[in-house]
Formats: sequence, C-alpha cells, structure tokens
Amino acid sequence: MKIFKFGGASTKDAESVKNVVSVIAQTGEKDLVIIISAMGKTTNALEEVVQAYFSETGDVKNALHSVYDFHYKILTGLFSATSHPAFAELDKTFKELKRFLETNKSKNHAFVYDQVVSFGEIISSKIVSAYFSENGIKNTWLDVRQCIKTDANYRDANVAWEKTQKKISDKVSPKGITVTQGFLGAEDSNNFTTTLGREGSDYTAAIFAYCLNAENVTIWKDVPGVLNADPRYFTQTQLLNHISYREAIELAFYGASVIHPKTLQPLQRKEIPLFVKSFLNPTAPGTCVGKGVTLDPQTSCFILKKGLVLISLSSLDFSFMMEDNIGDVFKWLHKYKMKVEMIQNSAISFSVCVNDKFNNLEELLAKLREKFSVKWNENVTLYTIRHFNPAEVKTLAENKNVLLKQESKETVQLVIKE
Ligand SMILES: Nc1ncnc2c1ncn2[C@@H]1O[C@H](COP(=O)(O)OP(=O)(O)O)[C@@H](O)[C@H]1O
Ligand SMILES: N[C@@H](CC(=O)OP(=O)(O)O)C(=O)O
Repeated sequence: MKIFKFGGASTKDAESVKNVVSVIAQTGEKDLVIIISAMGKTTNALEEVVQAYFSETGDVKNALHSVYDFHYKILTGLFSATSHPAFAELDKTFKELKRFLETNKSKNHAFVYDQVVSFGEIISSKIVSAYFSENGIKNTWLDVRQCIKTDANYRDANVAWEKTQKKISDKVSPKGITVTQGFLGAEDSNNFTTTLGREGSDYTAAIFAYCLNAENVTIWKDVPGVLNADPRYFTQTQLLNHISYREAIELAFYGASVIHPKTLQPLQRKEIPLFVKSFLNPTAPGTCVGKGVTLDPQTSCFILKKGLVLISLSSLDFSFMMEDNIGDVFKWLHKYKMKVEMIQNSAISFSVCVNDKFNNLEELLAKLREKFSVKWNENVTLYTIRHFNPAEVKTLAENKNVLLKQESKETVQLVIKE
C-alpha cells in the first residue's frame, strides 16, 4: 500500500478537488492512505478566528463566517443539490466549532489555537471523502486523532511513537482507500486535539508510511517536484530528479519549504521512498527522495527563509563568550521557543539568527539585556546555497546588505537585510 498527501494547494477550490479524483484515477492505485490538509489558506483564516477570539475588539463571528462561506462555495461547486449530506456535515462541524468557542474557559492560547485550527483539516477531509464516494471511489473516513498520539506541546506536538504505531496498526486497513487528516494529533492523556507544527501534513504522511511499512509516499504539489531553488523567488529553476535522504534532510532543514523538515527521518529509517509530484501532471516522474546518489542533476541549490531576526550579543564587561554565557543564551532561546537558524561567535560576541514563530521576541530581548549588550535586526532573510560556487555567491550578494556570512565545504549562508 501507498501513502498520498494532498496539501492546501491541491484542494483550494472545487476544480482542484475534482482534479484530486482525476489524479487518483490516473495513478490507478487501489490501496491508499490519503492525507488531506486544510483547503487553500484555511489554516491562516482559522488563525484569524483565534486572534479575534483573544482580542477585545476582534470580530469572531465575521472571521468564522468567511471560513464557512469559503467551504460552502466549494461544496456548491462539487455537489449539484444543497440537500447532499455534505452540506449538513459542514453545518454540523461549524456548530461544533462555535460551541467550543462559546463554552471554552481556557486562556491557554496554544491550546485554543489547536482546538480551532484543527477544524480546517476535519472539514476538508470530510468534503474530499464525500466527493470521492459521490464519484465511485469507495473510502473510509478516519479521524486521525484516534491514531496519532502526542504530548501536550500544543502547536508543535511531539509524536508518541509507540502508542501511535499501535493505534495505526489497529485502526488502519492496508487494503482499500482511507481518507484522513494531516497536521493533527491528540494528546495521549486526555484526547484534546494537538497540531504537529505549521505545514505538518507532509510529516503525517511519513508517520503513516513508517507505521504501515508503506511501499512509498507521494506528496502532490503545484510544482513539478523539488526544484534547485524556490520558484517564488528564483526565475531559472531546475527539477531535481533524485535526492538522497541525507541531502533532502539538509535542504528541508535549511528551508526548502516544499518538504516539511520532519518528514524525512521516519522515511529514511525504513528506506521508504518519497516522491514529490505535480498534481497538474500526475504521470510525470517528479522527484524521488531515496537511497542513491546525493543529487541528480548535480547542481547548486538556493534556499531562502524570510522574516527572521538577527540578534547580536556581546558581554557587558568584555568577558569572553564562553560555555557559561552561551549556555544561558541557549536556555533562553529554548524557553522562548525561538527556532535557531544560524549561529556565529567570536571572542566577545555572539550572533544568532532566529525564527520567532511564537512572537516572543520582546520577552527574549528583555531577558538577554540583563546580561549582554544586545543589538537586533528584524525582517532579515537567510539565503543558503548548497554545493555553491563562488561566482554564484558573489552574484547573490551583489547590491545587497549582507549582515553575516558563514561558509563550510558544502554550504554558504548569508543573512541579508532586504
Ligand atoms: N525548492 C523548491 N522546489 C519546489 N517548490 C518549492 C521549493 N521551495 C519552496 N517551494 C514552494 O513550495 C510550494 C509547495 O509546497 P506547499 O506550499 O507546502 O504545498 P502544499 O501546502 O500544497 O502541500 C511551491 O508552490 C513552491 O512555491
Ligand atoms: N493546514 C496546515 C498543515 C499543512 O501541512 O498544510 P499544507 O499541506 O497545505 O502545507 C497548515 O497550513 O499549516
């Protein structure tokens, strides 16, 4: 059996959902677990619901309404009559969400966030499952929260692998088609919904593949496969036909956002191949991540991460930046949930480029100022070139304000203020 994953771009409107049926038909696969993300940009829209809920002036009703309307419109494009049970299911799911918001007593932002944004995947998977049935694709809808068990680290939950393995083996048939949600899990002790981190549905596909010993995983995207540069920012890109697990882990880690970085480890452990293919051209080979050569074709890869913060610290008394000082810095970076993208240090200074995913910058800076002289730059971009040649680095840096540069044998990184 195989695992397919369809992300937000593959279900962003009724035509796209129809195309998913066509992709399944063209592959001819019969034994599949299909992982579905929220439709289009629904997770962002639900984040606005959460924001409105926690703000005194927020308009929760309006924010909810636009999410409802978006899905209602997709349903009208898929089913000819509003008497189709999918419409009643949409209403029921939204009532549940409203009830949660009306009755919730918790002020824990991350907890509320997960209970709310999870509705994106629940709704999308129900719609896709109903549309499959309508078109003769027999399938079983599975609530993934019965299978993926996690800790209580809301918004970035860690998988409890043993329990998850057992639940998946118990509840998922390797035969036929199962439709389920990406990105979601449930806290093991009390079953509250958790999420695995933004864009975590690729990771869900890998979890199922690992637990079911799947033949392979395909993540269907709006690009021909993994390219040697992010096509949103680079005009001349090349399709990578084959990437080794190790190289793909590096690329994803540095920010090649086409694959979620957590996806590759479980697959690599069992040597399960990962295909990245275009849902617009399903019979094209796309990219295979698996055993074998590092990169085919062997070429430089350009990756960028935007919206980062570069923090530069120096000791107040010119003492060296040594293990004790740096130890404190890392303790606080961890405490304020900063994702460290790059570090560099000298005798009395230490620079760290971070992603402030949880908006904790002010608190972190206040803490750091107790011990260090602190400078920082917001909204910087981290460029990474794997397998670089010096001419490419020179061209990239031309006319740009390079704040920091770091070079190793394979990789050069530049922090740039745009
Ligand atoms: N190296 C890369 N190769 C291909 N696509 C990339 C790369 N880096 C970034 N992307 C972006 O990743 C997008 C697809 O991933 P994603 O948005 O997560 O899809 P989905 O949410 O539908 O699963 C592409 O549209 C492209 O803009
Ligand atoms: N819907 C979630 C999870 C996800 O993986 O989405 P996508 O497959 O569209 O990147 C998010 O937007 O973060």
